[in-house]
Amino acid sequence: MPSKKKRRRESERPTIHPRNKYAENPPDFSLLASLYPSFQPFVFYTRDGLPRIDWTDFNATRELTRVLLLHDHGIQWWIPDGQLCPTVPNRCNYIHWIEDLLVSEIIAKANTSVNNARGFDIGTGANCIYPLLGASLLGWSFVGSDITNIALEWAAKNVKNNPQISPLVEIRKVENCPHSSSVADQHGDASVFYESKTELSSSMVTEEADPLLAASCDLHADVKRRYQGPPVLLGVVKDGEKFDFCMCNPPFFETMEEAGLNPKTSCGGTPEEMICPGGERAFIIRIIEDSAVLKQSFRWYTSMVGRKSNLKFLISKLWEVGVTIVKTTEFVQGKTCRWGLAWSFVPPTRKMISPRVAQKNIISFMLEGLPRQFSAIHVLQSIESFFCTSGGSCELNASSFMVDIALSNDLCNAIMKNESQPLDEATSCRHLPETSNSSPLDSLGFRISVFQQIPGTLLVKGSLQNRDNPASEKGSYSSVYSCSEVFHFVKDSGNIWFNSGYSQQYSSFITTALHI
Ligand SMILES: C[S@@+](CC[C@H](N)C(=O)[O-])C[C@H]1O[C@@H](n2cnc3c(N)ncnc32)[C@H](O)[C@@H]1O
Repeated sequence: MPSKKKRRRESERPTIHPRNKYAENPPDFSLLASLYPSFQPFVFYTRDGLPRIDWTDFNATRELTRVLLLHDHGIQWWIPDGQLCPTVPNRCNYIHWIEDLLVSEIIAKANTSVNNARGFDIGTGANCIYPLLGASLLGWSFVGSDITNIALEWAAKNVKNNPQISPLVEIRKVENCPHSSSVADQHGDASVFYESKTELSSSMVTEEADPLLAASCDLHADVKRRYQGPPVLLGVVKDGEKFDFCMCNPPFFETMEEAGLNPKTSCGGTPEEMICPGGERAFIIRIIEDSAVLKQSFRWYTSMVGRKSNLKFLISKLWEVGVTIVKTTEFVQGKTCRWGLAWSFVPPTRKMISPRVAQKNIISFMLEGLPRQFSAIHVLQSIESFFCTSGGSCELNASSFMVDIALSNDLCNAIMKNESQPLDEATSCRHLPETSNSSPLDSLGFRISVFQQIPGTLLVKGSLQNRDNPASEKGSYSSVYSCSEVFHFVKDSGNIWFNSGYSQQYSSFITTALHI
């Protein structure tokens, strides 16, 4: 029996995106069966009179997807037997999460509105689900790529059969590069169209690798588990093309046996759809490698991740290749959990803090996916170093993992506007008087505590210290506002700092963050 704590954690899990059409109104099988006679034979009723379908029956899940797409989205859709059948509510979650990223101000806004967003769906499949949903729900345009004849043929049919959105979607064949080998090559499946059957030796991959990448990161450490298939983004994206985002539901598994491990559902899926040597980790590393070359050709790169252990690994790879931001989310559907991973090379903007947030005097955030050797004390030291060299007063308490900081209001404003002059650390760092729990009246006092949750994940907490003093009271809004700005600043800059290497000063990263 799951523990109370675990049950509580499960009940707190987000299950469906709040804007998902099915968040308030889950699919009503009875209604659908009454409206669509072809769906009727698949619906049965429990003793309690609840309508159900047999999730292990491919025909039932495919018919459900067909009627949901038709009923709720006006989309005509079909896939041949055995192809991967998507669950519509689940796929909508990913679309809405991308929408959240696009409307957020984490990175500089695009010139075009979110309604005109252009996406790239890596491995769109015969079902072409993401372009169909993205175009019909939000008016987005898409390039959907794939490698198999059957996927390309059916994706194109699914687009053509929906003239209301067909101008928005291009289905693009991934041309096999001469040195690439396919899943089919390695699994002997004849349904893949690659002309070239060249086996790729590991030495060839090294030669093919972009020298920039080879120098900047060690993504090729595990040769055997490396992706050895056809191109993913590089070689598929055309010169000069720009996209707001890419998305991908990658082949999650390394073997078909592994793919068939969930006997409770039948969503179909051929070897090309479900597996790739090295599994999703290898496939997503290839997306990361390609993104490190294509950089700002995409505003956001995203992928689904099937395993939490891979998520952590991939996040640390992302920092190695110099991304400016990483975001994750959890997609929960029934008992299945997937993660969304997003990253960008566009410099992050400073957050605009809403008055509601600004009035809080405690702000906390997580720094995740850091190299394991970076501990709480490293973060504290660099925060201390930054504020000291900017002219603030600091007191680092290493045993309780906190640093108390006092900044004059003027200095605080100067730091936020990037006008502070870094001082020589040895001569400039003033320490707070021992008795000083509150700071001088014209200054802002705050405490930053850092706690290690697990190696690579730190919780950073900032709290305003002199909220009750009369000076703060007088200008309380601006003091608290400045304070929360500073915390957000530390947060945004922290990621850049880790990304760029421990040896550099925190201040230079903050400067970088402000120069966008
Ligand atoms: C798990 S399926 C996802 C299908 C669909 N997007 C979905 O969510 O149901 C993975 C797809 O990626 C395709 N694929 C594999 N390698 C690829 C590559 N290098 N470029 C483009 N597509 C690829 C497979 O053919 C398959 O259709």
